[in-house]
Amino acid sequence: MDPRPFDAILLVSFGGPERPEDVVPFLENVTSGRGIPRERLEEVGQHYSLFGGKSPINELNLELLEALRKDFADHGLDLPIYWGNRNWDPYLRDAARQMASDGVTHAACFVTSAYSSYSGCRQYREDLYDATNGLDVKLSRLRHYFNHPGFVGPLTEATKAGLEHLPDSHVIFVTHSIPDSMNEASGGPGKKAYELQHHEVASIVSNGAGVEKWSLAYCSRSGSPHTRWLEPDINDHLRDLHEGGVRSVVVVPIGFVSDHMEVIYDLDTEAMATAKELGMAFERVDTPGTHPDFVAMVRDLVLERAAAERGEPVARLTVGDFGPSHDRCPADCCFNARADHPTIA
Ligand SMILES: CC1=C(CCC(=O)O)c2cc3nc(cc4[nH]c(cc5[nH]c(cc1n2)c(C)c5CCC(=O)O)c(CCC(=O)O)c4C)C(CCC(=O)O)=C3C
Ligand SMILES: [Fe+2]
Repeated sequence: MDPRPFDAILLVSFGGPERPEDVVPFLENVTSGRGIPRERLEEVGQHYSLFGGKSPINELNLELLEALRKDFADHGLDLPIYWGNRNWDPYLRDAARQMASDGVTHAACFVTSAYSSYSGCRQYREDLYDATNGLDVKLSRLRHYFNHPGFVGPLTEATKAGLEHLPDSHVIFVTHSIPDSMNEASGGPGKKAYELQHHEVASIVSNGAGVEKWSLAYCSRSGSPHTRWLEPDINDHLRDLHEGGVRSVVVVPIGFVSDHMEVIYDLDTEAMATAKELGMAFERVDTPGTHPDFVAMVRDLVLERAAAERGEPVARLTVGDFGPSHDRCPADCCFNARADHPTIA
């Protein structure tokens, strides 16, 4: 249990509104300078209104924090855990200031996004650069964990449970859509790491859960209708499957670590209504959340990276064919052509 050189952990997440008055300023934070049409913002504002103006994400992160603190204590790992968000209180900048005043020198950052993309990788590294700019705190972002057993294991278990409820269903793996251009740049120019990593996770989970018929679909498309985003949209895909004779689907939200708004609105509300309208049976399975294996994965990633930082040999757990993702992103990883911003790593 040697965490050196780390003397803290930082949980890095997206943030979400707490009350109705927060929704508009939150959406402004998320979309400033990103060219999202007004109609789309109004529509997304309504999704939050449907849930009382409150996102589930902050409470879910508090649950994860509590589970991490317990897991660390149970395993004799004595590291303080801080929490900061990109778009809502508690902000990353405040967490970084707190760490600096507590005397933290080097924190390992666990990001609640498992895959490579500008939104899930580089933008967080930009945020972390800004948060610690001028402060004497070093941050290291832990590697992408899409193919870690602590992530795919709980998803495989959940998929099996879903198929027990609805046997012989077609399995739809779902993730957040992103612009084609963002996919192209993810992992490096032309690498399409976002799409490939999701295919890898879908195939690992399918093998593990004995799934026969599966596909990958996307939710939460935003942006201008004139830009291309990854398809098919889950609702269009349900219609296509229905036309092909499918009457029962199990939906596996591999793009989300817990039940974010995209899961409870875009899947549990909107996609479920589409399935109902078509007369299809529909079951959405659990996200990793605070599954003990997912929580233990964070500890494993911290200790793995700590050993690597000390120059010691490390065992890096992965499942499937891809091998472990890099500790430090290359300079052109997940680059956003619209804005060149300094990043950590
Ligand atoms: C890849 C990806 C993830 C997964 C990785 C990760 O987890 O980070 C993710 C997560 C999330 N996205 C979230 C919310 C929003 N995302 C938006 C907008 C966008 N997301 C994008 C991509 C992603 N987003 C993109 C390319 C845009 C277009 C604007 C831009 O280019 O940046 C908008 C604006 C309205 C709209 O445009 O839909 C909102 C409100 C929440 C909080 C949910 C909650 O409250 O529970 C979470 C966890
Ligand atoms: Fe998003």
